[in-house]
Amino acid sequence: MYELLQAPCTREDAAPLKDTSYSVPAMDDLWQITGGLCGVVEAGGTIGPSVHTKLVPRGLVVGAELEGDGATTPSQSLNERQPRRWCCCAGRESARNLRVGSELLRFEDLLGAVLDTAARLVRLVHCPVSSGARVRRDIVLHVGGDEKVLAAVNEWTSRLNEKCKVKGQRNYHALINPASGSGQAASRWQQARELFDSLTHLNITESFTTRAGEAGEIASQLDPRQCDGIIVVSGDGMVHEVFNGLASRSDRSEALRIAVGHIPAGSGNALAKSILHSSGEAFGVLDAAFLIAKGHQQDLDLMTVSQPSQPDRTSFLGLSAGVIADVDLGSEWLRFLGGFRFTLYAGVCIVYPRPLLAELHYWPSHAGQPPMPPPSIDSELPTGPWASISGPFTVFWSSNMEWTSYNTQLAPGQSMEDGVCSIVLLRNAGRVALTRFLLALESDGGHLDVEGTEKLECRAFRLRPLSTDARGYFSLDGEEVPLQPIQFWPAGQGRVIGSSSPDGPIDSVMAV
Ligand SMILES: Nc1ncnc2c1ncn2[C@@H]1O[C@H](COP(=O)(O)OP(=O)(O)OP(=O)(O)O)[C@@H](O)[C@H]1O
Repeated sequence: MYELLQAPCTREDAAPLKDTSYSVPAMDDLWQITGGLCGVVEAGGTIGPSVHTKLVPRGLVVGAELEGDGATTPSQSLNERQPRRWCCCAGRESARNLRVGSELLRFEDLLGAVLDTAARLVRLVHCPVSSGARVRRDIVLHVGGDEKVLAAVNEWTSRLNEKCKVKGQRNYHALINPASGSGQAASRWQQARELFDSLTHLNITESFTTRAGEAGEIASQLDPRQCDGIIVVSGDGMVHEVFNGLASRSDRSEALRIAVGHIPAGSGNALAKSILHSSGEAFGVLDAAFLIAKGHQQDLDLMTVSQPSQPDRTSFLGLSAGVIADVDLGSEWLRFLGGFRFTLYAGVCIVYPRPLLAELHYWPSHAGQPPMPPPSIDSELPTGPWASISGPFTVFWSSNMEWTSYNTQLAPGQSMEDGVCSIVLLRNAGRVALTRFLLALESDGGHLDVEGTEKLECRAFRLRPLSTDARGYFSLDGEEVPLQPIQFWPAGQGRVIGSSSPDGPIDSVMAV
């Protein structure tokens, strides 16, 4: 038996108060009638006059409080001296929001409702955007009533979870690199883990890496039938290792279905930034964890990288040479400074620039796909619509992604899954042009307006240093590789965790 109780409600078309009883046998009907979930929360005091009515199972919800990282609104907390009634309703009036008291929660900010039957609590795991970034602001509802009510609440939480559009049960393996960036991987992981642990749909195994190369080894052994994703808590170097671990397997195409999530804990964090930006999220640990918890995925272009006398590697990001590689790799010893090391070392490289004297052959993006398989780096390029240019390249920078670090949008608007690689060049530049270019890098693509900057779009390229005693670095996905001829060729796609568009069959059951 359910009763018609009074409750504040914002629905303008709600029926006027009637003191009557109403029998509603099934939750389905209740959902239909109220346009969604419903409940009344009382904390002290008596029910006062009300202008609207709401159909609720008596005692469905008998208390609520907001929780959060200091962001709790005090006026929303329930206490004895401040009698307050809450009405939760969703559905017809808004397919996008859930109302809890005076709070309007967006389903897209919710990661789910978790029912603790023993404690008779429902936790709404809630990460709204505040001042541009996500914050943790859970809401806990206290459940009263008998077993029947509990069963109704159980169904209520299932429906709510469907509306949150979170991917179903996932098994993730987290790889945390204590040596990455300025050494904050463990504390960043802790913040993400707290979020994951409050959700029932995530099953996480964690490994703290103890040496270079270990992440790739673990990735090469994970069972794609039992692992849905790898969460890298490090920088791009370890992401590179993981993709190489997956791509080098005999079951490569199966293995590459294991998606890679990135909690930024390195210095550059290009993958995390590119995923977050393409999903409309701010760059932050909780923002990245939120997307991983939602679980939607997107494809990421991979490229096979060949060099003489070296095993082929797989690149997800790109290659830098000249001043950019010097800034990236020459500043390794300043790692303790975090991302600031790049800014500081750029000053050194402006004073002592080391351009790369080399010849570039590239397959323009408009010319379709280059032939497969990739040619040997020691052989001639296959015939095709190749274009060629030569250095000295003060800056050589190729990228599969829009962002090459958290603060450098090298190729604005570039998709990470269209098979196109951008190459940004600055040829034979003086110190003034180089300074302008470097300063403009942090200004949303402003570097492309600096005089002398060129941008090419290609699907494959070969770069051949012209001097045998060439100095400087090649930085491949942020890791040093020999300064020798190098070739990039399409290698299919991997998957990354994090996308604003749901990719699973989890649409709202309440199409209103
Ligand atoms: N426990 C460890 N001790 C030392 N090195 C490790 C350990 N675990 C992983 N590594 C290695 O650390 C290297 C650097 O890590 P990573 O590139 O992820 O961070 P970063 O260099 O700080 O970030 P970014 O690439 O964004 O600049 C990787 O090549 C990885 O193999």
